Amino acid sequence: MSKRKSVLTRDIVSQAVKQSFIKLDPRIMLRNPVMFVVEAGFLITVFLLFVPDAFGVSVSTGFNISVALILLFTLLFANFAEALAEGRGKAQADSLKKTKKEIMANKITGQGVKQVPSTELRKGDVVVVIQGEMIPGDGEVIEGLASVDESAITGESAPVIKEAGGDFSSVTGGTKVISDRIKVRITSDPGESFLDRMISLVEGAKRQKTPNEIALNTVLVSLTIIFLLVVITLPFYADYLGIQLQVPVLIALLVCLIPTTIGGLLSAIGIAGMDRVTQFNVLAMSGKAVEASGDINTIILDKTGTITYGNRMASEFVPVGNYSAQEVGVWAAVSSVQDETPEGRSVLELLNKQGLSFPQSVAEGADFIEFKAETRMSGVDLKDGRKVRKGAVDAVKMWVADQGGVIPSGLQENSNAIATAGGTPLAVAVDQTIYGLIYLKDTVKPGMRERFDQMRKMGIKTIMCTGDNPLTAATIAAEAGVDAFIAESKPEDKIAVIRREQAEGKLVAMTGDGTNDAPALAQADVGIAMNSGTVAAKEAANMVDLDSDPSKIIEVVSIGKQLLMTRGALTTFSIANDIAKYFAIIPAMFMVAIPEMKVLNIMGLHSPMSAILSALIFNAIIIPLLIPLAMKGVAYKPMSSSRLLSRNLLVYGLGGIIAPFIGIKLIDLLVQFMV
Ligand SMILES: Nc1ncnc2c1ncn2[C@@H]1O[C@H](COP(=O)(O)OP(=O)(O)OP(=O)(O)O)[C@@H](O)[C@H]1O
Ligand SMILES: [K+]
Ligand SMILES: [Mg+2]
Repeated sequence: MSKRKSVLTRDIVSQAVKQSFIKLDPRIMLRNPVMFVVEAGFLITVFLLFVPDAFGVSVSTGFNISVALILLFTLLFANFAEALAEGRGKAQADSLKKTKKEIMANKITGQGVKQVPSTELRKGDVVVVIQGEMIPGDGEVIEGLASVDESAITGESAPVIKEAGGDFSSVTGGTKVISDRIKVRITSDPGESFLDRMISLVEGAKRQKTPNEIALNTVLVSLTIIFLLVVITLPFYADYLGIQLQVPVLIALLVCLIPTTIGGLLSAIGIAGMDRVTQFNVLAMSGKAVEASGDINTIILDKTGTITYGNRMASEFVPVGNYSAQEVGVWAAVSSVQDETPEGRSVLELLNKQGLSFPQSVAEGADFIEFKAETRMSGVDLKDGRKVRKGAVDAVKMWVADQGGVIPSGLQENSNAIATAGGTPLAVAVDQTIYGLIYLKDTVKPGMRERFDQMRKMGIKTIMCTGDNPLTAATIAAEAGVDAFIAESKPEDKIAVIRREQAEGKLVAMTGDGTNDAPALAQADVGIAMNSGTVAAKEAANMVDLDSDPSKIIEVVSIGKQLLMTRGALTTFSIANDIAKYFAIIPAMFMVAIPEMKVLNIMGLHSPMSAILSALIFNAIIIPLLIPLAMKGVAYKPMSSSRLLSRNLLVYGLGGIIAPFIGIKLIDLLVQFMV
């Protein structure tokens, strides 16, 4: 699996520094209410520099300047965190934009082929792309077969085969045809292509806060309001005690108490999570999908093209009854003359390879019966009235029985033998007669078992859903090591499985590549389409795996969990921190008037002023210190969520209480020489 590198270049860092200042604009800051309160505090302290006694008692100019400066840096640090996270995406977007050149397309019109700029192509247009040319837009191959270099998009240099019909028909604009010639129907209007979406995604242009983020933000804002009320009413109590509290001191107290650490890092955590998914060559259409993947309980996978390579190839014609392999081959081929699926074409290839053929006149003028996931059959209705079908054995059996035909002995036995070997048997029939079977072979992608074992450790159940027969399904399920499988499932059955799991309160992920998977991909909480798959599958999904490696869902789930954990850990840390600051500042504020407060000065800080400044400085520098953690995410190992939770509470809760005691004390040791 390829991993995109995402490094912090000097350019990204210097851009982020610039952005930190631009983001000081109060209109931008308003989006983050916690930091907006800090900015208001900063502006008030600046104002007090010019009008020191505006609110009565004043503080020393030195103290006032210090508070103002520390608040400014608190804001800059928070902005820097966000800008840094955004910067990586922007850099990626820039390199993608280079891929997006305007090229000439060979558009098929009423008057033949016409050269038009790719930007003029609309949904539904048909173009021809030949060897050496760039594919001018996203689309579906409707004729032909070609190998395509998709490295511009996937980073993977090995060419991939794209062909009409079946699950490998989608092509992406900006990729290059390196052999043969294909006809492509364009499926997206200008500005809405895959590349366009990818650019705006990594740029974060369309980034919306996720429901989780909004909920956490609400909590943070509520906390801020509570502390604001506390700090505003404090002077009245102090007055009652005969103590005069200065405004910069109150602002310092407020800023220390409100959750600035998590408030400053929250959006960076979200952006970095999306970025980490992209580094694994998975495009997440929303942050919500990334988060949801962190809570996934069940994963539904389709078999062909997802767990297996999906190049189901005819490898043998197996006769039943008194028929010969040659007869099976000929009728199988007749049923496949117009079948554009890889299965269909492989039947014709096998017949060719065996040196056999059939008179072309037989199929002339025949009506083509396209393969459908619902019928699980394909074939032709010949001009002379005979109907030829091939398809899933149970489907063909039913079709033959419906016409009053008999099921030959030996059919089940032979089909079972193919299925137990992991192959897919297709029965071949003409009207009431079943001639035999086509043996379709497919291979399980390597490393699946280990990956499914890992998912089990994460507490995730894996279910393989396939349109194939129960025996083949059982063999492949055992070989790949999934927890359960469902065979002979139609598109609606895949949805039903997902709904059933969801009804039990589970969060469900689905991976698939076919058009028949599209409804299920849309129904799932997290739908991951293989990039090799059809346009419909990719459009229904909320993630696309550019490497078409279904086991990568492990990385996606890990990143999702990491994202949720990082946010939880830093929230715990942030709030636990405030407790220590409380001990630093409150005694300091009242110590002069109430000497008994001294017992609370457990940190033995130098003076009230140094205590307040030290707490405020700690509050500011903890933000940049935690940026690496926010960007990289807290370490994640597969284990149960309850163990994870208790471990996190211990590390970040306890750490959050202890760290500031040490930090503030150390800073105080330095600050005492300055005040
Ligand atoms: N071109 C074809 N003509 C006739 N029958 C086919 C053809 N392709 C597949 N079948 C039969 O239809 C069944 C369902 O195929 P389909 O591609 O819908 O499976 P699926 O639901 O996507 O499951 P999976 O991809 O997991 O195997 C196959 O198992 C096979 O028996
Ligand atoms: K704080
Ligand atoms: Mg499929």
